[in-house]
Amino acid sequence: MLPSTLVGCSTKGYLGLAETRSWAERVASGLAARGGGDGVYACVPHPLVTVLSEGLAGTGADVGVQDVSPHPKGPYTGEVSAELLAELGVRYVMVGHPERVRHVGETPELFGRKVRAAVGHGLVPILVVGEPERSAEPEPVLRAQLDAAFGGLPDDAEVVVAYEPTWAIGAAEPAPADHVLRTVGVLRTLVDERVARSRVLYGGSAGPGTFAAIARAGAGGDLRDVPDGVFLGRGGLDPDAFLATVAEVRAAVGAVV
Ligand SMILES: O=C[C@H](O)COP(=O)(O)O
Repeated sequence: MLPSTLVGCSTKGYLGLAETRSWAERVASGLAARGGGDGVYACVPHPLVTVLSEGLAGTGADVGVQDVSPHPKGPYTGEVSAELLAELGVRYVMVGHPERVRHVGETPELFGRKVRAAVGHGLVPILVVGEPERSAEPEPVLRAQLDAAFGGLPDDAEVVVAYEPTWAIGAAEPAPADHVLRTVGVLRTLVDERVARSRVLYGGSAGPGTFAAIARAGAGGDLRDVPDGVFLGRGGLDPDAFLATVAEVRAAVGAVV
């Protein structure tokens, strides 16, 4: 079953071996002092899975990766299969990030194959969706992204959808809270029409303060508009900032439910 709130960090290509080990150890000791790691995860490059899982061992936090092959085990040189990732104890796999579109040329059709491969081996895909430009209307973009990614999934599939408008990734600041609230409400409805078990996160230049601002802006409104947590990139590379965000999300959610 998916945790009710989620706070994750994708270290992208920022952290090397020693830095990942140190990040995991500092996060693990912080989580031990903050009620454990339920609903906490990090997504690292494949070669760093073992060092991350060793560092987070015993905390309850989960290990994720930034990509998964659409292919099964077999003659697919250089590919990392969902089956192997499951064997390594990975829980979450990112799919659909705009950096994979921009730098590697991945397509919506490929995202669908990756999602199905992940779900087929008990992994939880974190599908990254969002409109490419600030001026774009989110709903049709999100609808098309979800249609491409979630076709042919079994009824009991568990998925995480990270709303990351491309214009807010790697930016000076996150998307405005009112935009996030408006879009997460629409997104949640679209996701619920396609899969039964899901969580919806916000990502894009998020860090300490981002979730609290969204939750504050959404207080008194429809709770479905508030995401179930945040997915950090740069904002989570400092373990203290990451831990502060974990505490902030837990406190904000505790305050509204
Ligand atoms: O997956 C994480 C996001 O792309 C966020 O990255 P960023 O916080 O560095 O903008």
